[in-house]
Amino acid sequence: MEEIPVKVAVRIRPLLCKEVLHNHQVCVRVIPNSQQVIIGRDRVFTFDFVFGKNSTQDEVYNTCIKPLVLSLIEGYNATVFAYGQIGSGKTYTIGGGHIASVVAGQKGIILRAIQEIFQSISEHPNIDFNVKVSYIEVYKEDLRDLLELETSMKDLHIRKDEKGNTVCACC
Ligand SMILES: Nc1ncnc2c1ncn2[C@@H]1O[C@H](COP(=O)(O)OP(=O)(O)OP(=O)(O)O)[C@@H](O)[C@H]1O
Repeated sequence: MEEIPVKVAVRIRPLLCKEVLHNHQVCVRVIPNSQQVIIGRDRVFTFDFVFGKNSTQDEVYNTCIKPLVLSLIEGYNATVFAYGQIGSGKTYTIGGGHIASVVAGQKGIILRAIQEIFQSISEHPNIDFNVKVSYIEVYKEDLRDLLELETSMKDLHIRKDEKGNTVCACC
């Protein structure tokens, strides 16, 4: 069977303290030993990966992300993005926090991927690697460069360059 290049993982976050205090109820459950969740009483949805409320950052990274990072070293392209409503846990999972302020077990995908990439590079001394980083916030129709304070308020646009590469350019 042909392998589908896009995989979808769903992660359920635990209730926050304030939600427990307000007596909010969990409305989604993982069906044990399956990649399915039930919303409400009987609405079942199937995903490529399902992570319950007790899942760890380690588990998410090792299951879904590590294979992609390792394939980068082999020359493949990979994209990971988090999608979900406000407060659903995108930032927690992607982990944009400062490396010094996050305890080891809670490090998210970005920090783990960076460590893995440089670890792999150090294990391949005979290959020349070129690492570039950009950090762009997309909010509604607006883009903001989070690494470039001077241009952060300028007009950024995504377009193709003459070689067909997708670039983020400042106008
Ligand atoms: N898996 C998790 N385990 C424990 N706490 C979590 C988990 N996921 C999210 N949280 C907590 O839930 C809250 C909301 O998460 P987060 O800020 O990551 O959501 P978000 O989707 O990025 O929200 P926004 O769209 O507003 O940026 C935070 O306090 C975060 O620490």
